[in-house]
Amino acid sequence: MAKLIDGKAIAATIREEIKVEVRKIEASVGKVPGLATVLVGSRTDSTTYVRMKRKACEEVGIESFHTELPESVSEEELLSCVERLNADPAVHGILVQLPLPKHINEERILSAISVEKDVDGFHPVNIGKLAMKSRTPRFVPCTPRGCIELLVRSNVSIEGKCAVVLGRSNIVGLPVSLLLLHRNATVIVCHSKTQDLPSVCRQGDILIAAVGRANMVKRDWIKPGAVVIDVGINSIPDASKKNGYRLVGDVDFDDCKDVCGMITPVPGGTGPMTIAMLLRNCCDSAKEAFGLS
Ligand SMILES: Nc1nc2c(c(=O)[nH]1)N[C@@H](CN(C=O)c1ccc(C(=O)N[C@@H](CCC(=O)O)C(=O)O)cc1)CN2
Repeated sequence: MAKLIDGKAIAATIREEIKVEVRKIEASVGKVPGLATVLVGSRTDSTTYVRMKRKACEEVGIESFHTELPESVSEEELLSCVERLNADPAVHGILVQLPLPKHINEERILSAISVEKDVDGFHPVNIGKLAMKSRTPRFVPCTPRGCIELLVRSNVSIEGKCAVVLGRSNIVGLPVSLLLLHRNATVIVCHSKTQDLPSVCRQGDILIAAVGRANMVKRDWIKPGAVVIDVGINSIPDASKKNGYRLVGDVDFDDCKDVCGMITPVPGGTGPMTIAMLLRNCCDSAKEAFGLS
């Protein structure tokens, strides 16, 4: 059986570190970091994630400011909400929960968030800087940053390794491949149009699965001993569960657990790290605003 990379435990450690930092910030300037969360509509998953983010803020002492807008909100109304939060000095980070309803231009909204408060790291300027070797983005997207943190805190060396990233989304696949490249991995990005996905994935000393398809990766896709980071969070029907479903990753855990060297579980892998990294980004943003960094 592979060694389990316990994202829940690592995220808890990071949250404790942030809690200490927030106390120090308060002792030094008499203010705490503030995170604004914006939820549009009432998707069950988005509502759950925003609730988890606000609870995590409360636990570490970050103040959260919550705005809920109806599914029918216009792009202009959402933009003016973002403008209001940009101008609010108590807000150091702005998080607009994704996905947004179809009638709203996501890119326009994300571009309107102040680069200095873009704790999700989705602003084109932050993404653009991430793509440039010589530039440092103000913020790195939370899930990709969490993947790297999991590797580092599990003593996995990245330099010189072949890292295969399955998936090319703006939120995970693309940024995580850039982060791996900056750490001197040889990076292969593969996707739905890649020919012979199993043999491409099998090249990876590190495999990051971020494709959003339940249990897609099987044991013959994995190089023996590889480190597998499963970013997928997919719900599948399960009659034995009270709510009728359970969460699984993009990797078929039971099929793969004996072939890889290390693996993240779902739930309890990259999900908790996404929230820990959001707190990290928000705390860093406040420190910069207070002149403490
Ligand atoms: N503005 C953003 N929107 C979205 C992001 C994001 O980073 N910023 N990422 C995802 C969803 N997401 C955060 O928003 C997220 C997903 C999952 C988890 C998590 O902790 N999952 C748990 C299981 C939770 C459950 O039981 O339902 C786990 O994996 O253990 C946290 C955050 C899309 N949108």
